Amino acid sequence: MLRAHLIDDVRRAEAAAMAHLPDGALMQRAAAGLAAAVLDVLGRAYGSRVLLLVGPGDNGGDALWAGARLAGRGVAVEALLLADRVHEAGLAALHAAGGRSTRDLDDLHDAPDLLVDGIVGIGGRPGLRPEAVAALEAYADVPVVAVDVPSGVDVDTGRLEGPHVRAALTVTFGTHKVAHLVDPASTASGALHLVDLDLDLIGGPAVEALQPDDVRGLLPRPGLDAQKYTRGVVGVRAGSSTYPGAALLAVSGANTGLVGMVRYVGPAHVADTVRTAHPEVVGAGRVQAWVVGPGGGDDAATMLAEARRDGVPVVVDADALGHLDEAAADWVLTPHAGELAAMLGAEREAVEAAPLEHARDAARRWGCTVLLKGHHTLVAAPDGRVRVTTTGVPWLATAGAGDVLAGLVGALLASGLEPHDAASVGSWLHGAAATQAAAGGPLTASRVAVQIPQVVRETLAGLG
Ligand SMILES: NC(=O)C1=CN([C@@H]2O[C@H](COP(=O)(O)OP(=O)(O)OC[C@H]3O[C@@H](n4cnc5c(N)ncnc54)[C@H](O)[C@@H]3O)[C@@H](O)[C@H]2O)[C@@H](O)CC1
Ligand SMILES: [K+]
Repeated sequence: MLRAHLIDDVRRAEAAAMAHLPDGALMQRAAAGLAAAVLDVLGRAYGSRVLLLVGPGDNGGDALWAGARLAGRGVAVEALLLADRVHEAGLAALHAAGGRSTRDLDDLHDAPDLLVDGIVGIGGRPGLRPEAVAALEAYADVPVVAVDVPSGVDVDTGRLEGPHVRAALTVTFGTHKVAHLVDPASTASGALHLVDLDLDLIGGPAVEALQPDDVRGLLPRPGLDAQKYTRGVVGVRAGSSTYPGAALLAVSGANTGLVGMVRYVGPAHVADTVRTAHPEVVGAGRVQAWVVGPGGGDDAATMLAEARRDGVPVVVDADALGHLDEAAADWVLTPHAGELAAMLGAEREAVEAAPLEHARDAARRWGCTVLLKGHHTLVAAPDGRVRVTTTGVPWLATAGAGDVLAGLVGALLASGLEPHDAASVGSWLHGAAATQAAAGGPLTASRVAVQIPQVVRETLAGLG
């Protein structure tokens, strides 16, 4: 599991570690990891030029000490000092290793190959000062390696307010931070590299992200004595005369072999289309979970009321979300930002600016799991736990992808997974299937569903 912690928890763990380590030991570990990561990006030391952007705190200290190490390896290192006072020992080390420093942007002539953003770390407030903005603008085409976090983002919430760094790579220390994983700040973090500081983090993670091993451990798999009914039966109530395709897509997400049987309940001519495409799908009967809403149109309220009567877990998606008055603890709601905004009486822009906060609010308000779709989909539990999905590609933002996801999450619920696991594993598989199916190019929702068994196969085999 990849975990992200809040600043306070990181500070507590760092203080505990520093109490029994020599002065500066943690910073040296951080700087060594940072210098190694920068060298990896540069590919060679001699002939490479690096510019450090150095702020007032220990984040700048990390950058300076790493700069000293890089200069020692033959990299031409310059530091632009963006504060009256910077980390003294770090600056002295940089000078001793042959690096240069200046406070004036005009002193710098040759464009560097790489910027190292040591402006602020976990002590930073959102936004950047004009001097930092000017330096970033002067080298707008140069890739940035961020130290700990891209400066200017709101580290604990993932909000973006005011100017901030856009990193190609963020080298972070001890544990991940919320802004690395949660939108919109995750889009400013680039690739992530964690330098282990051997910290003892006592507080639980603020958010976590499933990794292939976690998914492998959670995936349902049939025992030797499996029967179709014991593997779980999922029912889909979706589609209408206006949107028959949504039924097909939701069923294709449900019918990937992860449960013993899929039922479809809907208008007769839609059911015919569904069964033509998926001959193994049967009609009404007992299920262990319902998927309700995709393409439901005017029928969505009735679909939801009928599904509720069975007392089994329900995935509430799309049109059905507008008819939700109350939910049970084992339900999963799967809105996108616009739908969640309507559910909470908020503006869509507010949800997009702070998806973590809104997903948590919704999970508390309805007392059930809420899966908020986005670049990094969030799965929030009513007790505050949040998982974030880091699989997927932007091509996945395509019509019908949500219908497939709803069907898949329903199948996982029917197979017996807890709602938090069903939603987060479903979202992980959906993203991984999209990445595979897209293979660097465009994608349709139907292709995502077709790819799911292959992703499950590779994950079970430990190839993920
Ligand atoms: N605490 C530790 O043990 C370790 C800390 N490390 C580094 O130390 C960092 C935290 O250092 P600090 O606590 O000194 O804090 P920062 O280096 O994040 O900077 C805080 C300083 O920046 C100023 N500031 C705040 N927001 C600003 C903004 N938007 N623009 C300009 N200046 C701003 C503040 O007034 C304060 O002086 C971590 O992110 C990490 O990089 C690492 O060396 C590993 C060990
Ligand atoms: K930084």
